Formats: sequence, C-alpha cells, structure tokens
Amino acid sequence: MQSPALTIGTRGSPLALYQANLVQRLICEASGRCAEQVVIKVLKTTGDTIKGELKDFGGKGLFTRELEMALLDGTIDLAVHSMKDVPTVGHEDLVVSAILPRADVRDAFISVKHGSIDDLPQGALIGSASLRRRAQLSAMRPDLQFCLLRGNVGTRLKKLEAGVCDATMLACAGLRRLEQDDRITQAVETDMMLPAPAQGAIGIEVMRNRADLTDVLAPLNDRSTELEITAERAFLRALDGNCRTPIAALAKLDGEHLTLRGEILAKDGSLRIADECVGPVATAFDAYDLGFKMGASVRKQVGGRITFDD
Ligand SMILES: NCc1[nH]cc(CCC(=O)O)c1CC(=O)O
Repeated sequence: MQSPALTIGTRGSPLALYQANLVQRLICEASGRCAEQVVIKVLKTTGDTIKGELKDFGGKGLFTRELEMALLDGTIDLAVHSMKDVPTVGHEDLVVSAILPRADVRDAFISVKHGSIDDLPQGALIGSASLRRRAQLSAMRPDLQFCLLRGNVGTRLKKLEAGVCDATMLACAGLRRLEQDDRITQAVETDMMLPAPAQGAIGIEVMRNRADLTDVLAPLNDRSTELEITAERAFLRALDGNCRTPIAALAKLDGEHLTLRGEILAKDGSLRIADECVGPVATAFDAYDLGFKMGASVRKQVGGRITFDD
C-alpha cells in the first residue's frame, strides 16, 4: 500500500527553501518515497514581514511560530527550521525529532573593501541586527559602529555592495547552502567569535504523537550534532529565554566527551563572561544537563552585572 503524502512546511526565503528541499530529498532517499509523496508548502512567518529590529517584536519564535501553528492544526506534517531560530522552550505537543549533520559553524565577515575584522578602519560601520555579533565585535573593537541590515541573505549582500555599510556578518552555513560562500571575506575562527547556539544545524519538528514518522526521520538524525546543539541550547535556556541577551555557545563531541564553550556579553561589549566545561555524554539528557549546569553557573557569575530582559 502507498503511504499518504507528507507535507513539509517551510518559510519562503531562499535559505529556508533550500533547507526544505534538502529534507525532501533526504526523506525520499531514506524511505524510498518518490518526490510526489513528499510535498513542500511555503508559509509566511512574522519574521519575514517585519522590517525593524527583531528584538522589538518579541523576538521569540518569530521565524518558527507560524510553522508550529501549521503543525498543530495539521496543515503540514513536518516543519524544517534553522535550529538557531528555534526557541529553547517549545510547545508541549511538538518535538524536534531529527537534526541533520551540522555545516560550518563559523560566522563569516563580509566586506568589499576590508580583508578582515582586524583590517577595519577606526569607526567602521557594520550592518548587523544580531545582538550577539554586535556585542562580540564591540568587545574586540569598541570603536565600531552599527546599523541595521535586514532582509534575506541576498538582499543583505546587495545592500553591502551598494555601500550601505563597510561590512556585515553572516553564518558561513547559510552562505554555503546558497552557494554564496565565494562572498566570504574571512571565515572567523570560533576562538575569535563564538557562534550562536545551534548555528549551522537544521532540525525537523513534528507533532509528538506522530509515531508513524519515527521510521521516516530516524535515519536523518545526526547524533553528534544532536548532542552538541542540545548542550548549547540548554546553556542558552539557563541564561535567557528571549533572545535579547548576547549569548554564544559551541559544543564539540569527541568520542564520549563533550566540550562546551559558552559566553554572555553586555550589549555594548563592555563585559564578557565566558566558561568552558568537558564531560562524558552518552545521551541527550547528559548533554542537556551539562549545558544547563554551565548556564546556571555563568548566570551566578554574572550576578547583577548584565540585565536580563526575561
Ligand atoms: N537568524 C537568521 C538565520 N537563521 C539561520 C541562519 C543561517 C544558517 C544557520 O545558522 O543554520 C540565519 C542567517 C545568518 O545568521 O546568517
């Protein structure tokens, strides 16, 4: 008997569409379904229609909320997300049930005139809406100035070329997926700039009660990436639920051991508290525990020195 068609919900940006197409292809390969049995449905999300600063719109779940509503009302069977955009506290009826192998986790520095962050002239203008990137750059270079550079990756690169700002920062992973990685001026090493929790990872969210999808999705899950981003997101969860605080985290699984690095910064970069820990991790629970404990410990170290908006 032929199984009913599965519907993948996605945002309409080129990056989201690429990611949905990738998931469609992987599901077909793993389950032997043909492409007609796995259809892609494009949904508009709030994050795609607003123009101002993300944090002014209650940043939480901006890019994922509509897809989650569509999962809950049965419009779609699977939602494909950049895990970086997925809030750490989710709906109780939903679950992220597969994480694809992670791409390049680094941030990319992109500029027409300047070869690297270190080469930027005094007072250079950086186009970025990301609180984390602004804070990290300010910590390195307090002279830098910032402006908003919103829109999808293509739009941002066009604005940069038009001279709206001196440089911008984007995730290497997204640029690679859009075959725009030849635009990367400097792939910034993670010891210079720690990425956002879950940067570079794609996740597939479904209704928790869809046991029928377990067999379809299990082959797509990458265990190392799953454990790494679980620790990173637990660190984030212990510190902030609103994506209004500059927080970075990166975990690396090496055999049975997970190394987690994390940091929180004041928005203007004037204070940066970083931590690192290593522990044996066999399950996602272990990874969560390790991340959450480090987050709680950093929260203590912060004391009252950084304002949390939650
Ligand atoms: N917040 C937008 C967003 N969500 C995921 C990515 C890139 C791909 C990824 O990190 O998986 C981007 C753009 C960017 O930061 O450059």
